[in-house]
This record gives sequence, structure tokens and C-alpha cells, in this order.
Amino acid sequence: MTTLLRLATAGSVDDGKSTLIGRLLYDSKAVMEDQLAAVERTSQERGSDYTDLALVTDGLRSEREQGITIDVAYRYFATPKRKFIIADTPGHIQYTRNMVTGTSTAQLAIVLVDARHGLAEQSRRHAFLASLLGVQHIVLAVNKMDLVDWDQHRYEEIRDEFHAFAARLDVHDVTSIPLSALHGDNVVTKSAHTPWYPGGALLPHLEDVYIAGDRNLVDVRFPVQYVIRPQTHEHADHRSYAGTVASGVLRPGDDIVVLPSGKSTRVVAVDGPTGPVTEAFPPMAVSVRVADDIDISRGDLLARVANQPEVTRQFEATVCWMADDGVLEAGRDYVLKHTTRTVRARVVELNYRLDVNTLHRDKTATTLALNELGRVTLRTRTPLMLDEYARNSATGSFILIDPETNATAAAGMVRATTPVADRAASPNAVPHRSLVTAADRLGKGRTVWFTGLSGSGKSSVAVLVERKLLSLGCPAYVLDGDNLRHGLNADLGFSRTDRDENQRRLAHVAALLADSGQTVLVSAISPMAEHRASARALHAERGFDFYEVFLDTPLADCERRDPKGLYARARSGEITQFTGIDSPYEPPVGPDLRLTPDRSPEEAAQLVLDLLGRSE
Ligand SMILES: Nc1ncnc2c1ncn2[C@@H]1O[C@H](COP(=O)(O)OS(=O)(=O)O)[C@@H](OP(=O)(O)O)[C@H]1O
Ligand SMILES: Nc1ncnc2c1ncn2[C@@H]1O[C@H](COP(=O)(O)OP(=O)(O)O)[C@@H](O)[C@H]1O
Repeated sequence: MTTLLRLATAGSVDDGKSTLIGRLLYDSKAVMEDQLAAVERTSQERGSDYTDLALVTDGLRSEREQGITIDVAYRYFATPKRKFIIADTPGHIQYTRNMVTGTSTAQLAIVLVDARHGLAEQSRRHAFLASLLGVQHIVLAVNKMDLVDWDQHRYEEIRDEFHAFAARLDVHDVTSIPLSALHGDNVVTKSAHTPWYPGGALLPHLEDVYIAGDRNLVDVRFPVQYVIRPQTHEHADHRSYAGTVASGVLRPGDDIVVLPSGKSTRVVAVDGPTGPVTEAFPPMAVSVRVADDIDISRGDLLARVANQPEVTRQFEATVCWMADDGVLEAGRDYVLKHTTRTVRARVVELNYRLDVNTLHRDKTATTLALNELGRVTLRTRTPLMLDEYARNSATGSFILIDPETNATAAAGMVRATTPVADRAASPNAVPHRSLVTAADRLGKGRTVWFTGLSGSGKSSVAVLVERKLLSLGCPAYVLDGDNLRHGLNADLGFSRTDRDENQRRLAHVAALLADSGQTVLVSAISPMAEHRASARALHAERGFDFYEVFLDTPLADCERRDPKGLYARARSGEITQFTGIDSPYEPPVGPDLRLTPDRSPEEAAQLVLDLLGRSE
């Protein structure tokens, strides 16, 4: 099995999107022979001396209107290295809503620009939407380079302008490629026309770009879709709750809380379509049986006791207005649909409208019209269980429905779950006897280095420690190896050399953050003793405390958990150089703390806190 990359394309109407997609499909031999024959015939009939690849995609497109794509079309192609699903989103300005739909599930966005015309509003708009929707990788494809005589200067001008714009977005990886989709230059193979271009062609980039798991497997969120009532009296205690796991891994035995009521209970069993399962993760549809007879209804959410979303009636969100008629303005009421919960909501305030070209925030704006984006404060009649979109796209997104027409009026992404002034009252603030005062801690940076196999629990424990420290007023920050591989370390793989470099960067970034006064929680496999020793030495040199915490979870346990399905893939040979399978892990000999899997993540986190407290 090869990995899957979901990508979205967008550009202005004539930027050559269809040709590019056609080229990718054609050159990866995904186009059926007979379709090709038909296209070649039509091209010849039209007097073209080349195969018009736009016809391939146009021929497959279901909905078209006056030559403008008006809906999202998904296409599929594969190479021996990867499978791809392309959301072909419309380039016409009217259709931001389709672009949002197509891009919302993408991991990478290709922004296509015509080299003759340079960046259009649409190019910026799409890059911006992609960043709002959490897309981490962008490719700027400067197309039609043949029409500007492969002018290096022109390409660099467009590239630099785009990079300057993208630098202000929350996107970690931007790659630019000069190409000609029509002639196939720099699409699949490197073109002889661009000797001045140091990078590679588009397809190899798409095949190799490192995409870490995009499923959130940390925060258990199970929105209840419906209640399955017992059929007979004998099973009266076996009411179960059906739904789709939105995030996290849910297992029998888990202590859970039912929100918004806040009552807690334990998961007794999780049933899949063919019977009980030992764990459920997104997007599995399961039913959950719990130990206590408590009131749970549709729209409630099950979460882990120690890891809860914000339960709130007021929050801030970015919305994209999609209604053809009517505008968004403060004071209006809508129906808000969030996971399985539907509630009444009022727009309390339009905080600002975003200009997608300049990223300017217009605080004087009073309305949002079709295709406009803005930041709003919303208040709901009953509470919602929210996470910020950046952390959890399932529980961080919603739609607004016009109660009159029943049409979708806006798509929204939760940005801040509680107004800043209310933060102290967060249900996530875990009360804890402070070991030192916040003032003592402030300014004194240090690093806790969590090492262990993939799935040993490094991230799970680190995020709990982070939350506990923050609730104690101690600035803390998790540096997760896996996450950093999206951005800073996106150029690195898993060879010994790349891991060395990955570890070197992590150690330096940790030391910088420690210098700024943070308690840095590094969560990275860090397989070699040498890696950990260098990180410790670097910290010692700079006068920062360093704690090595070993997640001593045996390989068999990690493999059984396999939270990202990577072990299975490593065993099948699909991933190579996988730590513990065909790449070494040297267990620490004298770690500052050793955590074994008989401890729950919460207990483990507390032990780390005790360790930090002891050495104050
Ligand atoms: N071949 C191979 N080997 C190990 N890990 C792999 C590999 N391929 C992908 N992944 C995923 O990348 C995460 C490990 O990255 P790190 O930066 O922590 O690794 S290292 O410290 O440089 O060894 C690791 O994340 P965690 O599971 O959180 O440890 C994996 O999800
Ligand atoms: N005692 C435990 N400590 C930490 N994680 C545990 C424990 N028991 C089960 N788990 C589960 O194991 C998985 C560990 O994954 P993760 O924290 O991402 O590991 P890593 O960051 O080391 O790859 C999570 O799904 C977590 O819920």
C-alpha cells in the first residue's frame, strides 16, 4: 500500500489548471486508453498539433457552466510511490465556497499562476484560504513559462512576491516551480529549459513531500449521533451510544466525561460493525457502552476526563460567507451545526473583515457579503464543546444555516474558544499544589527531553505536562518531532544522517526556547544515545537544566497501540528505516525518569511534574 496525498488546485480561470491536471493524469498513465484516443481525435479535429489535455479533465467534469468550473471535482491518480486525490476547485472569483469545500480536506495546495500575468487576487485568496483551513504545504506553480521565454527573472519576481505574501500566513512549507503544463516541462521530469532552476519537477515533489499523520489521535472526541435503546428488559443496562470518532483513540476501560453535563463514567465496550473492538479511532463508526446509567443524548460529546474540549457558549471564529443572498452582520441569528449538535446562534460582533489580497483587517466593516471572510464572535443558546480548529478540525469547524431558507450561509473555523478574560475559568485548568510560585518559574527555562519508540506515549505525556505547567502559570511549550517535520524539518527523512540533523535542530530550538524562559517539552524518538547526549551538552553549555525522560514502552506494546498505523506499514515493508523495526533504538542507560506503560498518561505527567519540582 502506498501513502495517499490529498491535494487541491486553484488558480484563475485561464491559468492552465485543467491542462496541469490532465498532464498529471496522462503522464501517470491514469487516463484510460479509449478516452485518450477520443481526445486525440478531437484535438486533431480542432487542428491542434498537440494533445489538448484540458479536454481530458473537461470531459470528465460533471458540472460546467460557460467554460467556468462551478463545483469541486475529485480525480484520482497513482504512481508507484503514492496515490493522489485532486480536488479541482474553481478559479472563478464567485466560487470561494467551492474552493473552501475542495481545500478543506487537502494536505497540499497547488496555487497556479500564469507567468505572463503574475499573482492574481485568486492566487492570494487560495493560498490564504489554504492556510486558514490548516493546509501545511503549498506549491506555487508558475505556469506558461514557455510564453515568457523561460525568463528566469520573471519567475523569480513572481516567486519572491508570493513568498513575501506567504510569509504572513500560517503555512510551513512553500515550494515554487517554473513549468509549462502544456508542454510537460518540470511537471514529471526536469525541463532542459530551466537550467537556472535548482529544484525538481512537480510530480517527484508531490511523491516525496513528507506528510505526517493528519488525524488527531490524541484528543478523544466522540460526538453522540444517536442513542441505541435496549430492546429487552434483560439488557436494560446496556444502552449504547452510536457515532463516528472525531479524533483520538477510544478504548474499553477509558475514563470518560459526558459533555456538557460533566458526568463521568467508564467505557465498558466499543462495538464496530462486526462486533467488539479494542480501540476506535477516526473515522470509525462505532457504538460505545458505558458503565453507569447516566443521561446521554444526541449532540453530547464523550471525551477523556483529563483531556476535555472547551464547553462554552461564546467563542471567536473565522467565517467564510457563502450565501448568495443576504449578508452577515452583528445581531443576526442563525442555526449553527457543530458535529452532531445543532443550536441557535447569534453573531455578537463582526470583529473584522479580512482583505485576502493584503491580509488587512478592516475593523470598520459591518457586513460580510458572498465570498468574504471575517472574524466574528458568536454566542449560542446552549453550550458547544469546542476545540480550536488548528488543533482539531473536526471539533473546531461548524456551519451556519439560514433559518429562513435552510441554506448553508457560512463555514466557520473556531479560533479562540473563550474570550481572553475568561481563560482562567477553563475546565482544563487542573488545580495542583504549586511547587514553586509562578514568579520563581518565570524566566527560568529548561528542557525535558522525552525519548522512546514511536507510539511509546511521548506526545501524550508531553501535552499533559504542558497543560499542567500552564495551569500553574509556568510557560511551557511542546516541541514535537513529528510536528516539526511539517515545517522546520520538512526537508528531512529518516536516514541516520537526516535523524542526526533533525536532532541537532531540535536541540538548538529547545535551547533557544529555554533561553526565552520556557519549560520546553521535546517529544522525539531520539534513537541514539549520542543524540540525547549532544542535546544535554548543548543545554549544559548554556546553563539550562536538562531532563531525559525515557518512555520505556516495549516494542510489542507500541506495535499493539500503533496509533498511526505505522508499525503495520513498516512490517509490510511499505515504510523502511522504521525505528524498532529496521532502524535502531538505543535505550537510555541512566535517564532522569523512566516511565513504564503500567502508568496512565496522567500519572506519568504527574511524575514529570514531580521531577521538575524536586530539582527546583
Ligand atoms: N521511518 C520512520 N521511523 C520513525 N518514525 C517515523 C518514520 N516514518 C515516519 N515516522 C513518524 O515520524 C515521527 C518521528 O520523528 P522524530 O523527529 O521524533 O524522529 S527522530 O527523533 O529523528 O528519530 C514518528 O512520530 P511518533 O510516533 O510521535 O514518535 C512517526 O510518526
Ligand atoms: N500509559 C500510557 N502512556 C502513554 N500513552 C499511552 C498509555 N497507554 C496508552 N497510551 C496510548 O498510546 C499512544 C501513544 O501515542 P503517542 O503519545 O503519539 O506516542 P509517541 O509520541 O511516543 O509516538 C496514544 O494513543 C496513547 O493514548
